[in-house]
Parts: sequence; C-alpha cells; structure tokens
Amino acid sequence: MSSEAPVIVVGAGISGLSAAKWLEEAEVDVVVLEARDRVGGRTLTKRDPLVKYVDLGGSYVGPTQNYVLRVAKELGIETYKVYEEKDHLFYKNDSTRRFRPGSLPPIWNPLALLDLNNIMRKIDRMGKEIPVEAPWKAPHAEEWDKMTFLQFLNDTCWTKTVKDFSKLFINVNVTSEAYEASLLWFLWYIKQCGGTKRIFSTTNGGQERKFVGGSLQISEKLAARLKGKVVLNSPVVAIEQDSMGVVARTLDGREYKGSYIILAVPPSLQMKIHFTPSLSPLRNQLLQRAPMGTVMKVIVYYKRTFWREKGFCGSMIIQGGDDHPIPFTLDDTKPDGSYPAIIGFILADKLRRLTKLTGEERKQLVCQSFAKALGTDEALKPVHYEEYNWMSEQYSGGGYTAMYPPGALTMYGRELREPVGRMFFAGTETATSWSGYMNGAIQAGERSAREILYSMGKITRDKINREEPVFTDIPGVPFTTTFWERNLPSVGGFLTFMSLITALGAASGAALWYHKYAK
Ligand SMILES: Cc1cc2nc3c(=O)[nH]c(=O)nc-3n(C[C@H](O)[C@H](O)[C@H](O)COP(=O)(O)OP(=O)(O)OC[C@H]3O[C@@H](n4cnc5c(N)ncnc54)[C@H](O)[C@@H]3O)c2cc1C
Ligand SMILES: O=C[C@H](O)c1ccc(O)c(O)c1
Repeated sequence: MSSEAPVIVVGAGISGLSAAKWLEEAEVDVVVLEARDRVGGRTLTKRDPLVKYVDLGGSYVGPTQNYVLRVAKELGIETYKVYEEKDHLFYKNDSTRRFRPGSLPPIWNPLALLDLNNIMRKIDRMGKEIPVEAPWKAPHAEEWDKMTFLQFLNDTCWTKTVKDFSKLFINVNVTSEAYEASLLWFLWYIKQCGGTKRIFSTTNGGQERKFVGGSLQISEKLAARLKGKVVLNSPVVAIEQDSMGVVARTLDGREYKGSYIILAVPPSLQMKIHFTPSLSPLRNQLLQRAPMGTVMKVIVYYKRTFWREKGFCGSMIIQGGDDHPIPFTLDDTKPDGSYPAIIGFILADKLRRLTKLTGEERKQLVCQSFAKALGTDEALKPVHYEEYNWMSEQYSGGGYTAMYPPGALTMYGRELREPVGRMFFAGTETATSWSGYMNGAIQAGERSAREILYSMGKITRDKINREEPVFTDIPGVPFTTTFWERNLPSVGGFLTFMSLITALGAASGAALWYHKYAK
C-alpha cells in the first residue's frame, strides 16, 4: 500500500503534532506516522476512577514557557497552580527540617552555606557565556565538555553536604548522574531553562502549574485538528530520499511518499531507522551518543492531605540510600482538594537498581521513606499507588530527555538540527528554550515546519527562527539575587581571607612584640 502527502512527519508526540499543525495552517498537507497505538509520546495521562486523571510523563509548565502556554490556551486547556502554600521539607540523616518556598534548603553549617551559594552562582555565571543555540561556541566549550559535572563538583565544592545536594540537583533536573553528564551540556541545559532558580522552583519556575485534565490533551487536541491525518501503529523503519522526493516505510510494509520529512523522534531512537543514503559520519555517531535519561514517575494517593495538617506543602527533598528511593516530591492533589496525593521521581542510578524490584516492593520502600520524612505512620497507609517506568518504553527509551556524555556536544552538536537533504529535525532535544520539556517540543516542531516552508519557497529565511512573545497571562517574574548571594565568598575565598587576616594579625603581633621587647 502506498500513499502520498507533501510532508511526512515521524512521531505524534507534542513536537511532531505541533509541526503538522503549523504546516496545515500554512495549507501544506501532512501525514503523521506514529509508532505507538496512541499520540502524546512522553506525555501520558491515565484516566481512571481511582485517580480521576494523572500525568505519568511530562506534566509541569511554568512562566517563560511561552510556546506551550500559548498552544495550551489556543486549545482551551487550563492550568492550575501546584500547591505550595506551606513549608518545604528537607530530610537527611534521619532528621527533618522545614524551609520556606523559594529559599535555599536549611543548611546550618556556615561553610556549607557559602559552598551552596557559590556552586549555584557559578552554574548561572558560567551559563551566561554559553549561546543557547550553539553551546559548542562558548569560549570554554572544549574545556567544559571534556569534564563531567562530577569533576566540576570535585574541583569546586569544599563540603560533602553541597556535593551531595548538587548530585541530587542534577538527578532531579536531568535524570542522570553527575558522573555521566558533560559539564558543558548540563550548564547549557540549566541556562536554556532560565537558570538554577527558574528550573528548580515551583512558584515562578518550571513546576508552577499543571494542566486541568492532564497534559495528554495537548496531543489529543492537536491530533483532532489534523482530522484523520495521524496514523497510529506505524513505526517508521526506513527512510529513502533522492532528488525527486522521500519515501518512509513502516514496519508492516506500508509506504508513504512525500517531498519532505520531519523526524520528531529523540535522537537515539532514530537508530531504529534505516537511512538511504546513509547518514553523514558525524550524524551517524551523534545518534549513538545521546542516551535517554532514567526516570520512573510515582504517585502515592492518601485519604487525607495529612502533610498539609503538619504544615508541609508536600514538596520534599529527601537524601539517603536506596531505602529512600525518591529524592524530590510535590503535592499532586487535585486543585479542588480531591484525590490527595504526593508525586515523586525515582531517578538515574537508584532507578537502575530499584527497577528490579516489584511494584509492591517499591511502594513499600517509598511509603516507609515518606513516613520517616513526614514523621507519621499515616504515610504507610496509601489508598492507591501509581508508577510508570519510562525505561521500559521502546518508543521513548527513557526520559525526561536525551543527555550528553563528555565530548558529544562539541564534536557532534552541530548536527542536531542540521537538515539532511529533504529530512528535517524536530523533537524537544533540538530546541533552544526549555529543551527537554513540552515547551521545547513545540518550539522545535514549529521551527522544523518553517524550515520546510522556506524550502518550499513559501517564507523567507529570516522567518524560520521566530522569537515567541511573552505569554502575558502567566508572566515570569525575574529572579533577583541579593547582595549576599552576589558577594559572599566561596569557601576557598573565605579561607584565604581568614588566612590573610591571621597572617596579618600574627605579623602585627610580632612587630609589636619586637617594638616593645626586642629593641
Ligand atoms: C517522567 C517524565 C516527566 C516529565 N516531566 C515533564 C514536565 O513536568 N514538564 C515538561 O514540560 N516536560 C516533562 N517531561 C518531558 C516531556 O514529556 C518531553 O520533553 C516531551 O513530551 C517531548 O515531546 P517530543 O514530541 O519531542 O517527543 P516524544 O514525546 O518522545 O514523541 C516522539 C514520538 O515519536 C514516536 N516514535 C518513536 N520512534 C518512532 C518511529 N520509528 N516511527 C514512528 N514514530 C516513532 C514515539 O512513540 C512518540 O510518540 C517529562 C518526561 C518524562 C518521561
Ligand atoms: O520536567 C520534568 C519534571 O517534571 C521535573 C521536575 C522537577 C524539576 O526540578 C525538573 O527540572 C523537572
């Protein structure tokens, strides 16, 4: 069987569907080929009387994510604020401390406080010299891309407290370990999300809001607008192109002909596709160097929001061994207070170990950990439990997004969204604003559509990369830094200062002694 459309889109995640919508609105016909029996890719909303609805994949949106907020509004999908009205909780070494939203975790050792301020400040300052669209052009790109984030921590941190917190910070933000990730890539990732505070905050940050009814609606509503042009159960296994056009072949032997094709699939999954002619040497190797992160999403439902009664909002940072599987949680109760729940992530190495347990065993571990952190056995009595392991998904490979080991970005990064003949690249991994997120998926999808419109002679080159206006309904408030955040010394600076003071003190003491007695 063979069919024809000017543009073939591979992948009906948010990115592929956004590309298709942009093209349809420009009156270019498309067909979208999707491997799974559903749209949405790394977003998945389960609907069930036990949970009403729950996002098992991508979920949170926040200010400065102007692409996804604009599209959601256009599709009539409303957002609600994640509950953050009470204290955050920090649990470590059998001890629970509370802290206010928006402030640093409660660390009492003054040297560790200097250390924490210094590492976050340094990540943001180093990010300032990285161009979001071309991180390989940063003045220190080669130096930083030859290091892991762990090497940077070893060189920069003076305290174990801050090294451990920074490891948790990378786990939560990019579902990878500090020893795996290129320093350049991680600095770029944080920068293109707006910095350490924007990416890690709930209010005024990446986790401020969720969609009423769940994030899968974005893809469902985009697909509905495409009126039957999305073909499910169609894994693309071969793409052939020549001067005449492009052909995509699906696993069951169907053939789709077009003039252009958009690949809206994470880089490493493109290795399931046979390309004729074969890819360039650099693109061929890029695909082998962008593994997906490692994440399981867990949601525990309770009869009551008992943590709120103890003055906690449900946001917890939990540090510990495998008996504390989840390092980061948020309240996941519905906005009307129904379905009390806490959501968390099992990440990177912990998940690689705990993936072998049964769901029931993980549930026990998670509830015991919550009970210790919250100081109540009520956490041991969930009424329902959901978990979703993205490691098992053959058409995602993991999540939230692809990660880069040292060397990959500087050697292969230029290939990421460089068109190959009639083939163009979308997917959140090719974005430059909240890449790794739903926002990046839309930015990339729409950009790839405009690349094709340019190739078709329908728009001029300067229209390809378009600045998204600020979504004024949910504006981002700039994060200001305090005088102390800007000027406190690092631990090294402080110790050097103290040594100088001590040396000066000793020298003046000696001079005085000499003046008084030795003369
Ligand atoms: C647990 C988890 C939590 C997350 N949390 C958030 C969050 O809170 N906020 C946020 O913004 N983002 C979050 N993300 C990330 C977000 O979900 C993704 O960035 C986004 O959905 C990616 O969209 P995409 O279209 O680029 O890729 P995908 O969603 O991966 O879409 C690619 C599509 O291509 C299909 N496909 C793959 N191979 C083929 C093939 N050979 N032929 C045809 N089709 C193919 C796949 O089935 C899939 O549908 C999270 C992700 C996960 C996994
Ligand atoms: O984006 C995915 C995920 O939901 C998440 C959660 C918390 C956090 O700090 C992130 O950077 C991402």
